[in-house]
Amino acid sequence: MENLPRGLPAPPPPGAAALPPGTYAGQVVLVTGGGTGLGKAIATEFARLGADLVIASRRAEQLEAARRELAAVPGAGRVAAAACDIRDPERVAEVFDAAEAALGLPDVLVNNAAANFPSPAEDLSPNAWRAVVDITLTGTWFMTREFGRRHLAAGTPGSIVNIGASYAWTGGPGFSHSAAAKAGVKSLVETLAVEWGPYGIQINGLVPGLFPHADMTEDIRGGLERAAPGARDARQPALRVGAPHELGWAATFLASPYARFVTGHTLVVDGANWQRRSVVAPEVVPVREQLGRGPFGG
Ligand SMILES: CCCCCCCC(=O)SCCNC(=O)CCNC(=O)[C@H](O)C(C)(C)COP(=O)(O)OP(=O)(O)OC[C@H]1O[C@@H](n2cnc3c(N)ncnc32)[C@H](O)[C@@H]1OP(=O)(O)O
Ligand SMILES: NC(=O)c1ccc[n+]([C@@H]2O[C@H](COP(=O)([O-])OP(=O)(O)OC[C@H]3O[C@@H](n4cnc5c(N)ncnc54)[C@H](OP(=O)(O)O)[C@@H]3O)[C@@H](O)[C@H]2O)c1
Repeated sequence: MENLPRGLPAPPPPGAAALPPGTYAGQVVLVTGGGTGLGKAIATEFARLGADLVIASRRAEQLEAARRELAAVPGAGRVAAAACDIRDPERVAEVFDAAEAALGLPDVLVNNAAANFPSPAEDLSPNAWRAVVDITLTGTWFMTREFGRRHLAAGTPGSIVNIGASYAWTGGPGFSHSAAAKAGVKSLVETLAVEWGPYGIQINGLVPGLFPHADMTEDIRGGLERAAPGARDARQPALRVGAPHELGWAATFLASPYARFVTGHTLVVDGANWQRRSVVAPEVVPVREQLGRGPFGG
């Protein structure tokens, strides 16, 4: 047979579960940004395994539509939705109060909500920087703090999964705010795994590579013509993009009893795209040019 590069094989289709049925039965899983995109894909896999779910983000209408979809997933437990801006620590506490009253203290927290848009660093206003860092890093911290304090007080174990980005390691030209925030999120994983491990609280990071989905903001979708989940993409070593349910499987594994000794780790699910280097590097194109911006101050 001719040895042509075919890329990494496609995963099993959506609907297949990576863990035994009922792995999360009786467990409450809180997913921020669980009403759209990758957060919804992650919530779907927890639902398939029997979890009770809380999804939290700002837009109530979209959350309610997602809540109904998630409740219809075969095997799903109860599903609640809570409108919340994770930048507001008081509202975050109220969401935990409501979750505890309705379903019980969440056993698993998935910090998936984030904010991002491409921009040359020098064009960012102070408020633009703040919006991205406050949502992506500080919001993640407010959720994590609330989850940790409640489990420490109750003496119960818990598991946290923080969704990251590979530019936490590499820097992210065109995304200085988001890359700095995601580096902070990765650092929290490493710090808190040690601080809270003795109390039974596990925390890991999960980094998606390119996972296109219908909810992507226009800014992020950009020139992505290769936008179908799992579509062929000659620009990646895998020769394809990720399918959102593959990320969901990884999240359900990291928070499961089968990964109890895994903590402080960040798992990258990106077909090795972040490690890609060319033998001969392509010419440098300044970020302003890549984003079609004219000269600074011009
Ligand atoms: C290699 C790895 C790749 C990794 C890719 C990672 C992919 C992701 O992170 S995807 C997640 C993307 N999803 C989202 O961003 C959804 C949520 N986003 C949002 O709500 C908005 O985009 C966001 C971030 C502006 C936050 O909203 P909000 O707090 O309501 O901010 P808002 O008041 O509208 O704007 C705040 C400031 O940002 C500025 N701003 C908003 N959009 C832009 C933009 N596109 N360019 C420059 N500035 C902007 C505003 O002008 C404002 O600043 P100022 O007051 O000085 O005018
Ligand atoms: N898609 C990719 O290829 C990719 C690659 C690398 C990393 N990621 C990471 O994956 C995660 C999910 O991204 P996505 O692609 O699924 O993007 P998305 O659909 O835009 O999801 C972002 C979610 O966060 C919520 N959110 C934003 N600001 C919030 C706030 N202040 N308070 C509460 N919720 C807020 C949004 O809901 P509201 O607007 O209603 O609040 C939305 O549900 C993010 O952490 C992102 O950085 C994605």
